[in-house]
Amino acid sequence: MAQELPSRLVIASRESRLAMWQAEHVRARLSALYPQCSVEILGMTTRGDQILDRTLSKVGGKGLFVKELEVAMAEGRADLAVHSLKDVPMELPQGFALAAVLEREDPRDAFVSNDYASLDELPPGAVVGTSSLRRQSLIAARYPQLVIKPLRGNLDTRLGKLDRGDYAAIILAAAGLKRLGLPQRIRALLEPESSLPAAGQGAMAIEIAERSDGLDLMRLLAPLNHLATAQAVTAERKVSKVFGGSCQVPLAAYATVENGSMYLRAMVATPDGARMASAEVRGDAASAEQLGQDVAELLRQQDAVAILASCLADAAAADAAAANPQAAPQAAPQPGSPDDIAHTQPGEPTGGRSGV
Ligand SMILES: NCc1[nH]cc(CCC(=O)O)c1CC(=O)O
Repeated sequence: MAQELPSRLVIASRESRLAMWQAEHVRARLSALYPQCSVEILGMTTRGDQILDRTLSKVGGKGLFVKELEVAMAEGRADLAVHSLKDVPMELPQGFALAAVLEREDPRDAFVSNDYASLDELPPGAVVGTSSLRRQSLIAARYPQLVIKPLRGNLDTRLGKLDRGDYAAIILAAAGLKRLGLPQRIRALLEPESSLPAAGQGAMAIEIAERSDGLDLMRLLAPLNHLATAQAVTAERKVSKVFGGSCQVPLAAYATVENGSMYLRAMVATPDGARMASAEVRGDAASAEQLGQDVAELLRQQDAVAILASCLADAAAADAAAANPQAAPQAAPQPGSPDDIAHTQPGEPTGGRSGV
């Protein structure tokens, strides 16, 4: 064990405040575990961070936030990368693997506003900011009188847009606000019953690359893995994998694990919230993948196939409008269709887009 420990470990991270907080968290934990090892952070601006003003699908989709970090690992400039699991594509490229999933922070969505205490208080016509198709769809279904507008950028940017008065309220992941020391910005937490979280929301993951020097990073990082969280997100990501990549579909998947038993809920919907399929399963947490598969199958038995087809048609229309705005001026501003992460092209096999 002792001779296996390298003298130095480098963590690749995006440079947003949240990403850096997460990398620092992992750095501190590794330093405590391996005090003789110097653990450093390599901050990087990814293409995904640079391209926030337009649809990302044209240049590679959601994986853009992850790709540069993977290149750094492949080139030996970094040993591991820390990600918000929600931003990690369902299928990693050949040669990369998730080595650990850390214990989950609050998985819930948070209602943030300077003027209102909850979604229920918002007057008709009030503008709510979110670029997640999942959040858009869930809000539209319950509050058809509200207006949903896209909201992009990192957490600080989004809060800035709220404070500037561009929105009456915005919806953000509670985990990000808590990690950044901004829990006081949360006016209300949306419970899973009304706002089922995205697959992996609130969980951090450590990604590593296969390496030729024989260093067993998987084993070094294993103490950071939180079994119940890892099992939960395995099931959630399986649901996303089954539906992801086929179209831009609002999708939620959330599992809890207690004493080895899993309770998994999932939902797919149309972006306007008009059609929605929900399903849940319970079972042995050790069979996480199978439970994910099972809940996806239950969704398919409902309206999921029609919902997927309708999302696909919407996405194609939005793409056509974006490609030729003169020809189709009405179709362009699909409410909330630009996501905070990316648009995966319909049919694109990246599995990147999943209603974050
Ligand atoms: N969409 C981007 C993103 N990726 C991870 C988080 C928050 C932290 C997490 O869910 O782990 C956020 C912000 C948000 O959704 O509001």
